[in-house]
Order: sequence, then C-alpha cells, then structure tokens
Amino acid sequence: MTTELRVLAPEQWDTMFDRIERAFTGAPESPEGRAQWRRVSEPGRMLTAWDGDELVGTAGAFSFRMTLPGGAPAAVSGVTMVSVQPTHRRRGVLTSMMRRQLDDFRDRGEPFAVLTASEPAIYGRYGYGIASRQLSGTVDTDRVVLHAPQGVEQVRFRLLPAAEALGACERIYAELVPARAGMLARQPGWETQAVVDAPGERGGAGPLLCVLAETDGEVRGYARYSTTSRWSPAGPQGSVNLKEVSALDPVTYAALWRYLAGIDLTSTIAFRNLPVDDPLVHLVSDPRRCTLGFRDALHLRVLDVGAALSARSYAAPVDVVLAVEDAFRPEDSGTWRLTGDAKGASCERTTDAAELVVPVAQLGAAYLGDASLRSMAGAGFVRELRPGALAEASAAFRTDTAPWLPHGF
Ligand SMILES: CC(=O)SCCNC(=O)CCNC(=O)[C@H](O)C(C)(C)COP(=O)(O)OP(=O)(O)OC[C@H]1O[C@@H](n2cnc3c(N)ncnc32)[C@H](O)[C@@H]1OP(=O)(O)O
Repeated sequence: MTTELRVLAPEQWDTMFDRIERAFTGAPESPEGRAQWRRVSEPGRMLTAWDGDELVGTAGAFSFRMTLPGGAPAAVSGVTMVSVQPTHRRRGVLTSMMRRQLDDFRDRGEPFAVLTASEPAIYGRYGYGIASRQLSGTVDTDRVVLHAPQGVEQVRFRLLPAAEALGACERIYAELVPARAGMLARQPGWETQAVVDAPGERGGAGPLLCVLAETDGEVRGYARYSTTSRWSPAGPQGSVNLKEVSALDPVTYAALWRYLAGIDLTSTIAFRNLPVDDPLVHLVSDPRRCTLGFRDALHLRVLDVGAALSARSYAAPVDVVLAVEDAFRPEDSGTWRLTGDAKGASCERTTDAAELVVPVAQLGAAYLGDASLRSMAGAGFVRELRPGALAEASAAFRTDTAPWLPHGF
C-alpha cells in the first residue's frame, strides 16, 4: 500500500473531522464541541494521509506558546487529532505522518513538540517522553475539613453561568501562565474551550457554573464546576464536578475549596486535572478520605537539543556532557555540553567525552522538571559515564514547582 501525505484543504475540514470521529470510536462531538475544534484549527497545519481518493490518516498541530522552567515562553507545536482509519491500521501510516510532522516542526525552528496521548504506549517510539502528569481524585466533604488560613472569611463569592465569567477568569489565567512550566499562553479561540457545555454531554449533571472569588471587590480566583444530584435513603449525596480552580494567592485558593466543600446537598468533590504538587493535599484534614490518582498528561519530544536545553533555566549549577540518543531521527543524535544555573544556560555541540547518556524520550520526560534523571537511570534508560554527572544533572533538571498542562488539546 502506498499512501500520499498532503496538507488538508480548508473545504475538506468536515470530512476530516468525520474520519477522526470514526477512528476514535465514540459518539460524535456535540455541535458546540465540533464548532470549538473548528474555531481553533489552524489552516495549513493538518497533515492528512490518502489512499487514492480516500482520506485514511490525520495528524494536526496547533501553534502554542508554553512556559519553560524559569518562566520564559517558547513556541511549540501541539500535536492533535491523530488518527488512522481502522481499514488502514498497523501498516505504518502513523509512522509516516510522525516523521513528516517532526521534519516540519524542525523546519519551523521549534526545539521541541508536545502532545497528549489517547494511549501513552503509542508515542515513545517517536521520541516523546512523559513530561508532566496530572492529579485526579475525590474529596469526601462529609468527613474532610478544609484548612482555613487567616483572611479566608474576607473572601466573597459571585456565582455565574461559566460563559458569563469568561473575561475575569482569563485575566487570572494570564497571570498564572508564567508561574508554572507546561502552561500554555492563551491563543485566540482557546478561551471558549473551557466553557463548552453541551447539554447532551453533561451526563446528568447541571450546567457549568463559575464562582468568582473576590477580596475588596477584586477578582482573585475562580472555580468552574457543575453539580450532580444524588439521593440515598440516608439523605442527599450529590457531587461537585470540579473542572478548574485557580487563584492568585493561597487565601483565595483555600477559600474556593471551602466554598466547594460547603455546597449543600453534596458530599463529594470530584476533580480530574490538578498539578501533582497542588496545595489541596495539604488543605485537607484527612487525606485517607480522599482518593488520589496520577496519570500522564503532556508528552514532550526534543527536536533540537542545543536550543531546547539552553532555553530553560536549571535549579542547580550544571556542567555536564550529554550524549543524546535519537533512534527515530538518528541524524539528531550527538553530544552536547550543557552549562547553566538558575539564571540561564548554554548548550553546544562538543567533541568532549560523553558523561551521561540520555535517550531522547527520557530527555523529553526530564525537560520540564517532572521525571527525575536519577529515577530513569534506575530503570536503565539513563547511563552515567563520569561519576557524579548523574547527581549533578538530575538535581539541575528538577523544578521546585511541578509542570502542569491545564487543558487537553
Ligand atoms: C495526539 C493524539 O491525537 S492521540 C490520538 C491517537 N489516535 C487514536 O488513539 C485513535 C485510534 N487509533 C488510531 O487511529 C491508530 O490506531 C493509531 C493512530 C494509534 C496508530 O496508527 P497506525 O497507522 O496503525 O500506526 P503504525 O502502523 O504506524 O504503527 C507504528 C507502530 O506503533 C504501534 N502502535 C500503533 N498503535 C498503537 C497503540 N494504540 N498502542 C501501542 N502501539 C501501537 C504499532 O504496533 C507499530 O509498532 P512497530 O513499529 O513496533 O511495528
């Protein structure tokens, strides 16, 4: 079988989206959801695979700006809408699209690429590593007491339909973007993604609401949530389905959690995506009355080692010669000297002897500070050639704040 790769023509967008829905096997997107995907789709950035006149594969990209350790933003492509039709699976269509996409990203001068995976097992072979994780879980609000820092009683709340509070929430979001690696600066059209609330997709819950938390008349935080009503013989057992909670200061953050925990007729808060170091774990009186789970979130693929490693800062001084192995793009394998600290870094090709061997997927996993090089050495991926190089690099790559991707794409 030969497939031809082409950039999608704009008039073929609906056909393409139909094919993606078929490959993903679920119910079609709501009209609201489909309109949102169309709004953010970028002309010229959807690669398609064709078998004759049949569209059999898709791999798109968004143009994002992502925060790096140290706070600087970097241009990055976010890979999206990857699909191969069931009639053409396991014949190398995805591999050919991945190869072309990475060439394109490199031509755009982007030092790395990111994605979120339907199944994490797919992308390691293309050099992507798991660079951030997310925390999900529940809080039993009948049994757990939320800590009340001083000042919490001064916070006032205003409850609105989520779409009506968009402007205030966007201002908070924009302030938070530089504070955490992995966060994406808002691109046009993405602000409405957070408030798409198709009635057919609520799963029995009420409409999406937004509570604004204010101190002295200034909005300092917000939470987007819906509620599900449930009744047992013993009484009400509804749940708060938390979509997002953000605040500019700890007092407002605690106040928002106390507000959510206090909503009448509910006994659970369920959340799906918090940073893995979220303060929630310290706010609760009884962590055993919470269920907590971690899963992969952002997968990152380094394309230009020198540019990528010199764009971020490092938690501790580092001067290490890294041999980066890239099995999918062997032409990009090589040896670099990385020198840097909290103020910045440089990373240049070198002929000096390698001190640490790092496969490119593990470099991607370590890049935002979440996965430790030492831990990946323990699994046999990272190899130390100069005693001390691993400890030095591992301490330098880690970040005090865990990276976090606030939403999927
Ligand atoms: C960023 C995103 O959009 S994530 C969404 C990904 N899309 C989906 O999950 C939709 C449903 N699945 C699909 O559309 C397809 O099965 C795809 C895109 C996952 C794979 O496409 P294919 O064309 O079948 O992949 P291809 O034939 O190139 O496979 C390459 C390799 O990946 C492996 N592979 C493919 N899919 C999977 C999978 N789901 N899990 C584990 N390995 C996989 C193949 O076995 C093959 O391995 P090999 O090189 O060792 O032989």
